[in-house]
Parts: sequence; C-alpha cells; structure tokens
Amino acid sequence: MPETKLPTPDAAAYAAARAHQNQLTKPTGSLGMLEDVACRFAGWQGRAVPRPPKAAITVFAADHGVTAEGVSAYPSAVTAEMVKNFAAGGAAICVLARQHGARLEVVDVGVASPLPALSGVVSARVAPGTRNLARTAAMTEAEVDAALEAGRAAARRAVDAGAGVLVAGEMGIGNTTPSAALICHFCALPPEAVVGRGTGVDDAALLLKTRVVTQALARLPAGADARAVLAEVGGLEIAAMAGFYLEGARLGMPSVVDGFIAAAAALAACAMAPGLEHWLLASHRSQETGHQAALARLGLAPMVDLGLRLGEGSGAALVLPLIASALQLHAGMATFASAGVTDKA
Ligand SMILES: Cc1cc2ncn([C@H]3O[C@H](COP(=O)(O)O)[C@@H](O)[C@H]3O)c2cc1C
Ligand SMILES: O=C(O)c1cccnc1
Repeated sequence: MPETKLPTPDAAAYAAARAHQNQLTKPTGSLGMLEDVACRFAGWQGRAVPRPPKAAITVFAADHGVTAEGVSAYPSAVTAEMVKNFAAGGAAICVLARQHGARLEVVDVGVASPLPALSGVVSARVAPGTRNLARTAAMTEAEVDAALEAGRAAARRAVDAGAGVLVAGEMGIGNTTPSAALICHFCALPPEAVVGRGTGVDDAALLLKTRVVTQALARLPAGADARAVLAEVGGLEIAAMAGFYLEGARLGMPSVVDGFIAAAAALAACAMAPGLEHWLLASHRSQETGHQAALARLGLAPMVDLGLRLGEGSGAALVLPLIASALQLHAGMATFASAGVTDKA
C-alpha cells in the first residue's frame, strides 16, 4: 500500500485565529476547548475565521467471526438487522443525523448475511465477515486493503457531497474485541487495561474476551506493520474507518473521532500516516475501558463525557452543535476594541 502523504493544517491561520480569540470580550481562555476547536478549524480551512462546516456521517457495517467465542452480549444477526434499521431511519445515529441535517450513508463492508438493496446503504462487501481472530488471522492483507479502499471511497463521496467535517461510525456485533486488541497493540497496554464490557457482557464473558485478546495478540510477529496488525486482529469496518480518516485528511478534511472502535481505527490509521492526528478531533470519552488511553495516545482530548457506550458515530454527531457554537462564537463575538470593553492590564 502506498504511504499516504498528508497536508499539514495551516499554521498561520491557526495563529491568526488564536490571536483573534484573545481579542474577544471574555477572559483569555475562558471558552476552554471551544477556543481550541475554533482555532483548529481555522488551521483546517486556512482562514482565521472558519466557516461553519456541513457534516457528513458514514456508518461502516461488518461482522466478526470472533462472536463464535461469546464475546458480545448480542448475537451476530443484530448487525444485519441494524443495517435495515439504519435504512429505515430508526437507529440512534439516524435520529441525530436528521436533527443536525447531516448526510448519512451506511456502507456494508462485510455483513455476514447478504442484504437486500436498501436505501442509503452502499454495498462494498469485502468478505462475509472476518474469520475468528481467537484462532486465526481475521483477514488477509488483501482484504485489509479492500476495506481501506472502501473507507477511502466513502470519504471521497462525503467530500464530494460538500462535507466540511467527517464522521465515521460503525455497526458490527463483536467489534469491541478487535478494537481492544488494536488499542493494546498500538498503546502497548495489557488486555486487562483495555478490554471492556462492550454491549454489556457479564464477568465470565469479560474474562473470556480478555483471554481471546491475549491469545490473538500473542500471534502478532514483532515489528508487524499496521496493515499486518489489522489483518491479524482487526475488522473490516475498522479498516474502512481507518481508510476514511486517511482519505479525509489527504483531502484536507477533518474527522470527528467517535468512541472506542473509532479510536482503534484512528490508531491504526495514524500508524500508517504519522501526522493524521492533526486532522482529528475527539468527540467524547466512552465508558469502554481503554478508551481514555487510546485518546491519550492519539494526543486527543474528548470534548464531553456523557457516559456513552453506543458507537454508530453517535458521540461524534452529538458534539456537532458544540462545534457549530465554537465557530459562531469565534465569528460573532465582539472584540474588546469594537465593544469598548477594557482589556486586561
Ligand atoms: C442493538 C444494537 C445497536 C448498536 N449500535 C451500536 N452498537 C455497538 O455495539 C457493538 C459492539 O459491542 P460488542 O463488541 O459487545 O458486540 C457494535 O455494533 C457497536 O457499534 C450496537 C449494539 C447493539 C446490540
Ligand atoms: O465507545 C464505543 O464506541 C462503544 C462502546 C461499547 C459498544 N459499542 C461501542
């Protein structure tokens, strides 16, 4: 796979935005992370006063052979059923996309059972789910490449549709298991520090899930590159999300990273293209064990902590109004000079 060459955000526009923030009628720094968000959008758009972006949400769906081990509280069949629910507009992410007027596309990267043609669902099937990573490599590297490309193509469609900020979500019963393995690998953490309850498994399944991750990681050869790591312990939708982030950044478009699975995909993508993290914003702190460590490794601070553990891109969608407020405050507030307010001494 050719190395992705990424642009760098515009440092001059970022600095101009920071200077502008310091002129606004508020104590310096008092809008906290909203100030950083506005300045980072300035860097991404190359203008001191960035325009409010339209958001596009892409949900990648795929199944996981590892569900045969009993690592999820829900059966694999839910993945396909939820894709139908996405098409019918009934999932959490559908409600949030409608609320925010965001484009929503669902991409089938490898749901186990073939789906009928569904409105809003793009078929980019690589395989009928991954193989069971408890016992064997989840994917071949060719499958990883195909999934990465499915994600890249989806990012191009979102940008072509006029998006100024991208959101990747996922649906894949069992996917917190490969995500935990990826986070362990890229953060050099033991499974006990990363594996969580996902959809809500009991203590016995949590132990089993931890053992599965330990066994899968033991197969990784020393010095395996990100593609090989994804093939061994990853997932089709996770690889697609990585491709989506990479292509977004290549096109100069930032992505809001959702929860645990998104963080795992972002870590893999950053390993493929250092500097990608400069194009990412973290929406929230997930309840899932190990998410905080993954964000720390990415150098990202979550905007909110709402006790979420859903996925689908829901956390990222929930912060879109905060991003809009950050940019409106940046553009709309008076300066000390314009309002005749005395600045600090
Ligand atoms: C009805 C339903 C809707 C969901 N939407 C997202 N997830 C989330 O839960 C799954 C990961 O958790 P685990 O690894 O424990 O299976 C993923 O599909 C994720 O998107 C859902 C899960 C369910 C059951
Ligand atoms: O944080 C997430 O993305 C998450 C956590 C649990 C289950 N599904 C998703």
